[in-house]
Amino acid sequence: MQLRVFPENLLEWLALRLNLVPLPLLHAQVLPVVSRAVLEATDRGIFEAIAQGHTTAQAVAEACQLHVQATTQLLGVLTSVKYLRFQKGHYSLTRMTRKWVLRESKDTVRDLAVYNNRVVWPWLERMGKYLETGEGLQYHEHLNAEEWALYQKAMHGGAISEAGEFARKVPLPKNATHMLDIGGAHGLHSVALCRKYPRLRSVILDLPGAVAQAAPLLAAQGMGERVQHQVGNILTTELGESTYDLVLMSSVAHHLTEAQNREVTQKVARALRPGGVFIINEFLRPDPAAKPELVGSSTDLFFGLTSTSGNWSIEEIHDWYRAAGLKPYEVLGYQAIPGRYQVVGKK
Ligand SMILES: C[S@@+](CC[C@H](N)C(=O)[O-])C[C@H]1O[C@@H](n2cnc3c(N)ncnc32)[C@H](O)[C@@H]1O
Repeated sequence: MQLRVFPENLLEWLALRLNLVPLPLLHAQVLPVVSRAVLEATDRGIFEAIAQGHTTAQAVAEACQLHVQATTQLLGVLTSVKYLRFQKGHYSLTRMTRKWVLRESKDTVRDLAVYNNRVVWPWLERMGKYLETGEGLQYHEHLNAEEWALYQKAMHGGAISEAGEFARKVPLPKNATHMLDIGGAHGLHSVALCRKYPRLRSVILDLPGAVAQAAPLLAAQGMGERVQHQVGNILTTELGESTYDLVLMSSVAHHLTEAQNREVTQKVARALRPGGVFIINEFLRPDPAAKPELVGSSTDLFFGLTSTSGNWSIEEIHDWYRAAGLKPYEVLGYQAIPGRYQVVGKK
């Protein structure tokens, strides 16, 4: 996916072609403000207030207990980036906002925005230090209970949009009954698969802080004993032998070092039944020689900053598979999420 500036007329097109537009000002001045405006607006309930009929700047400010002039400025930014429409003094929500941001929508990513606003934004201050030292935050070691709760709700919000497509595409072995979901948190991937395959049960292995906060999210799915949490650290927990038909590790490899990922893959290979599959579900690091890709490259830097790791390439993951005796099998992209793939290995 690319971030592009679109000219609105011939003169602007020409100015862009002739390199007369200082595009770095967009990144240096405009985009940081847009990002923070969207996060604050989401966190402060601005969109819900408008949906409930508070459609003037004054009414939004009152409903959200904000300053009127500041709110008017915020609404201006949100209108420019098409979260809102403005007509005859009144604001309304666009389709994008109704579907992806409103708290009540089944597709909402609201909780991810709230987490990014409250917990992640201050981390970005550490970018300079990360660039100097290569040392990331290792945040799993430092979160407090409130931050764990925001993190788990955020991961739930982020996974809603992919769990359905994930379950449709997974090459599940025939007659599969046992699944392990490493770092599965809220469990949405396991739940989607278990709903599709009635004989399948899943164990979600995650850190204590995650399980404590994700338990209510999983309980709300009503899967009972078929999808259960197990507290554990994948780096120290033994997985047994020939136990699982499917092992999923979604958005965890980007927190681990190369050596740790190799070690985990070895454990998983032993824990798989013959014919079983291991799926690393991840954003992939784009090949620098290929066409640039924004989602893969920005998440790579972000995971470096937050976990001293980053995204991996298909070749690297295949190499872990081969070293552990698994056959690289399929690489399945997501239609709706650029840069994200299921990299499948088979025993
Ligand atoms: C980015 S979230 C991904 C959640 C979910 N798998 C998904 O794709 O939406 C990473 C999860 O991995 C868990 N995790 C991180 N390190 C872990 C470890 N060493 N062992 C087990 N779980 C771990 C975190 O607690 C968190 O719940």
